[in-house]
Amino acid sequence: MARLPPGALMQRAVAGLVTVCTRRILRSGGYGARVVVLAGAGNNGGDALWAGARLARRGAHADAVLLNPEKAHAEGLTAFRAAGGRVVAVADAGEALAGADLVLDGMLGIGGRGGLRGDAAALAELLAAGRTAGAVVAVDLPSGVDPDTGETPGPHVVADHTVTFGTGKAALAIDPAAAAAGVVHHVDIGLAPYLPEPALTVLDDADVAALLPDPGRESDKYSRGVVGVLAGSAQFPGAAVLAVGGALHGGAGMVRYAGPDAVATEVRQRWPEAIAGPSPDTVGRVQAWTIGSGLGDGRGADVEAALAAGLPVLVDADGLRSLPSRFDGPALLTPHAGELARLLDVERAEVEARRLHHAREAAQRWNAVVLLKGSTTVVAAPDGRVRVNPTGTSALAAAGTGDVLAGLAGSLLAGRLSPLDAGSVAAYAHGLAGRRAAASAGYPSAGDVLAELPAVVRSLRGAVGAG
Ligand SMILES: NC(=O)C1=CN([C@@H]2O[C@H](COP(=O)(O)OP(=O)(O)OC[C@H]3O[C@@H](n4cnc5c(N)ncnc54)[C@H](OP(=O)(O)O)[C@@H]3O)[C@@H](O)[C@H]2O)[C@@H](O)CC1
Ligand SMILES: [K+]
Repeated sequence: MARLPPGALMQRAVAGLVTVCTRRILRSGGYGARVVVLAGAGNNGGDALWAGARLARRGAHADAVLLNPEKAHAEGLTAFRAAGGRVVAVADAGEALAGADLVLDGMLGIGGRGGLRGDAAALAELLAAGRTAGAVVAVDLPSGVDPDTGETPGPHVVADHTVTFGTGKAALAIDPAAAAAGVVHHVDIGLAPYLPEPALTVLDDADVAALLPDPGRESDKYSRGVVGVLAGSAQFPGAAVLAVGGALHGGAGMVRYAGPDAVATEVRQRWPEAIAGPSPDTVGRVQAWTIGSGLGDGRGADVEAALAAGLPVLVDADGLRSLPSRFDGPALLTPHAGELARLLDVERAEVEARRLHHAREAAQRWNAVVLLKGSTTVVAAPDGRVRVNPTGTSALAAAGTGDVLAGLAGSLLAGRLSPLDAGSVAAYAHGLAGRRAAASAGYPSAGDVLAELPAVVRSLRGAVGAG
């Protein structure tokens, strides 16, 4: 802002916002459309009023509801009125919304804290109650969500689209806030050279392709890494089969399975290439361990033996019940919200409401990377770095998909990826596999997801050149 004439950044933002509205949302390009602007007292309201003014100049009928008329953005309001826009009282907002084609939510942006209050909360409620047939477009963020955490501390807008400026925000990546954003459109306003290191990142295909281990020409099975899998039980033999399957698709040169004979027999029937032995001590050398999927009770000694090896470890599911107080070496924990709640001794609903907070807290406490599975998978490292997975899909909410993920990520650990990279790459590929499986199977099983992994890895590798 210091380097540009006053208002220049806002005009860039507004131009992007209007372009999205006229090209992507309003079929008429704006002419004749009925637009309602909900404007708060800050610059977020300024953006919305300026956008309303530009749409009015294109022939839209624009009404504005001002939350705080004395403090409304002065230049924005002047421009809005000069373009023929009409200010309506909060009491008449319901009527205006009922006839709207487009609602611009400019009540609160990145300056908002603590959920909506008063009239703002009442307007959000009208929108939630379906009192408009128009598209609800959030300016920068759905008003009322917490910008930096993805939490929804109180009433907030639920939008069909969000047009966001300058850079992504945690609220647009992490549920429950992200679920309120609808389709997210990014508008570049030239901030990139001035932004600090991001607090969290979202990988894309090219990032993931660059991180995937590349089996070079000289690689043999040992140099590609050997992963040990301590998973499954007489009660849950399928977990072992799925975890070993995931591990076989993560680039490791060999998979060693440690578990009871009856389970090992099932594993070898499905995956003849896996080596098996009864316990972590006897199965042979590995470069990383995947521990826990379907392990059941009473295997604490095996878990301790695997942890005692001092190798990079992934701990999932039942293994999470035998954690040391703190890890000294590379470690990746993969709880779902219920498991993380148990670890931190809080309610599951609290973890789901504050995913970033709780993943970070556990990462600090155990000195381990924590991959919190769920609607938006968050991967938090003890040094504060965070990655949020963008490929999640409800198709992965099926029994056994976590076992596949654990095997896959453990295999990447054996391939010498750091726990942060192994967790975020595995989550990304696993999400893509879930989407592909859903496209062909409708309601895919964990086996369907596993079966799509080779095609996902192949297509990501193709992205290296493209990226
Ligand atoms: N940064 C940039 O480069 C650019 C930023 N741009 C835009 O500016 C936006 C940020 O603007 P901002 O900083 O003025 O804050 P904003 O979100 O409008 O809210 C502040 C107002 O809300 C009020 N308020 C607070 N909490 C509340 C609550 N719970 N419930 C109700 N009211 C509450 C608070 O009132 P107060 O509490 O101070 O009385 C204050 O009046 C950003 O999101 C983007 O849209 C673009 O133009 C491009 C360039
Ligand atoms: K907003």
